[in-house]
Amino acid sequence: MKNQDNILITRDVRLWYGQKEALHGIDLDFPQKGITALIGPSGSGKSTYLRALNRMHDLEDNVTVTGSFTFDGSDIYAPTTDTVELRKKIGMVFQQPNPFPFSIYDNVVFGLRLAGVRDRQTLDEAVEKSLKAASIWKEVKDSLNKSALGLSGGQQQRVSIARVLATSPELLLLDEPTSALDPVSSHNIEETLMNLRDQYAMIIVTHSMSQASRISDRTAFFLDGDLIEVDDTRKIFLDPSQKKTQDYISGRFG
Ligand SMILES: Nc1ncnc2c1ncn2[C@@H]1O[C@H](COP(=O)(O)OP(=O)(O)OP(=O)(O)O)[C@@H](O)[C@H]1O
Repeated sequence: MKNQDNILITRDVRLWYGQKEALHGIDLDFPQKGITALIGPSGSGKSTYLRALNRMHDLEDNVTVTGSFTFDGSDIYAPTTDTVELRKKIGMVFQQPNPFPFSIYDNVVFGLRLAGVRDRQTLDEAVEKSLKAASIWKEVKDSLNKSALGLSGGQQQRVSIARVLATSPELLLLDEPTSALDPVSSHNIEETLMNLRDQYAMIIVTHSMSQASRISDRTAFFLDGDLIEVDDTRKIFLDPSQKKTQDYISGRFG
């Protein structure tokens, strides 16, 4: 059944690397639109949880995932789920900008071509729309046939976002997308994400509490594989319910 309020509902999510349990039963839901930040100290399980959402752990040996993951009314881990289709709907942007060694144009249409789209006009329109949405169109519109590797790190990261947007995702997963970037590039990415918040659901793992407080609508605090608290970002930063959250955001550990 499709839930009107939440695009993704996860319940009792547990994950083991070999014998080691890294997530201890996470219940967390995400609304149809807006940015949720996942914060917490190193090793608390943020990336592990994020990667479970589009089945990235399928690519690793020795990882066991249990619990329920309902995305748009469907079970992400159903045996019948096509993971290529799933990752089009749940796109991922990584810490390091990761353009392919192709032109900017070919990078953006990569997923569409993989899906069999060949019509030049459709591809041209998708390139313009996605690069505009990723706030980089003006900078690259006259050099679409140049290599994406010639761009700055911040520009490469916005092209990575455009590449994900081109496949019309419903949910974007962002794993520390600005941590490898200089402050100006980070600011540009933050602006880009804020411009997209009305159109997409986004989940961002970040080590920067100032970033979480600047750009997210909701914040979830992870600690040692547990979800300690999730709430509106203002509430988490101004008046958290849990002492552990208060200690973390006031810099007492982590
Ligand atoms: N591939 C792996 N194999 C074994 N253990 C892992 C693997 N990846 C992560 N872990 C362990 O799982 C736990 C959670 O790690 P995870 O990377 O999800 O934390 P995190 O909160 O994202 O940390 P960081 O902020 O440093 O990225 C840690 O104890 C980590 O050592």
